[in-house]
Amino acid sequence: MNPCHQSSAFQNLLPLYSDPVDTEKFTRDPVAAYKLLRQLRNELIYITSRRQRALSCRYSTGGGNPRLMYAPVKEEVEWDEPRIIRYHDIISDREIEILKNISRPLLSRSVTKGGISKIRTSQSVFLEEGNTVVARVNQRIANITGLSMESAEHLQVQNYGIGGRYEPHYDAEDNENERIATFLIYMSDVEIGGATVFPKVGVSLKPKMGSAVFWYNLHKNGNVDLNTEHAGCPVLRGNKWVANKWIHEFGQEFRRPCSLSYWE
Ligand SMILES: O=C(O)CCC(=O)C(=O)O
Ligand SMILES: [Fe+2]
Repeated sequence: MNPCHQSSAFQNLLPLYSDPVDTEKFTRDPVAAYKLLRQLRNELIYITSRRQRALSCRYSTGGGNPRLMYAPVKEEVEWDEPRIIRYHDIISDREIEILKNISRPLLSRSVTKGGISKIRTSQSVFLEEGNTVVARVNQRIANITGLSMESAEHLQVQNYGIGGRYEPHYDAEDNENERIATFLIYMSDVEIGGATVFPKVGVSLKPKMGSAVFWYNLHKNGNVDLNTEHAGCPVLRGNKWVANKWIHEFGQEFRRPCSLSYWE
């Protein structure tokens, strides 16, 4: 057996290779196998460095929003396609404490499509705008994203205990006025586990208290972006708190204009 062909590097890189690979041939021909291994490595380095160049961080005023001119937000691009942005320090410890305190007595087992969910083992509650902290957080999300909150859902607070998870799912389906985007605020760190992962693209976002992640679930042409499938990994040690704002399509016509292109 060709040792190169057996090596784990070779086995790991093989699926990334775009052309069909004649594995029989490489088993017989060690030189060809080494050449392919080198080529695969080069391709991987190219993809990684191209990606890394796109992953940047900066201060953002939400495209010149006057409310953010004097207090720009720290924006970090976590992934390029789909574009996933992390905003750091967008909610204070005090605001988090208040949101948790209002939510605690109201939490109940999370549901999906009307029933107690087996794929989503957390407790949750939707918070209405009556509370000033909730209203302030909603306004901040509007400032940062530049999107209208007109048709958004109420802020949903979710708590996961040990083993709590949310299995892979899409936030949006193919209905009218779908969830165009998700703004997910981390209201705790998690000691072990609890990452938000995008299995189709291989992204893992570690909860960091006070930060939030944002992505569009829909392409500009209205189709669901299939790469936005995501999950909340089981919490292994600690406790996970998040607040979710699901932003819908209606009201975004001029803020995120539609595209007629099949591709975007
Ligand atoms: O908890 C997470 O990390 C993900 C939560 C989520 O995807 C959701 O609530 O829709
Ligand atoms: Fe989700």
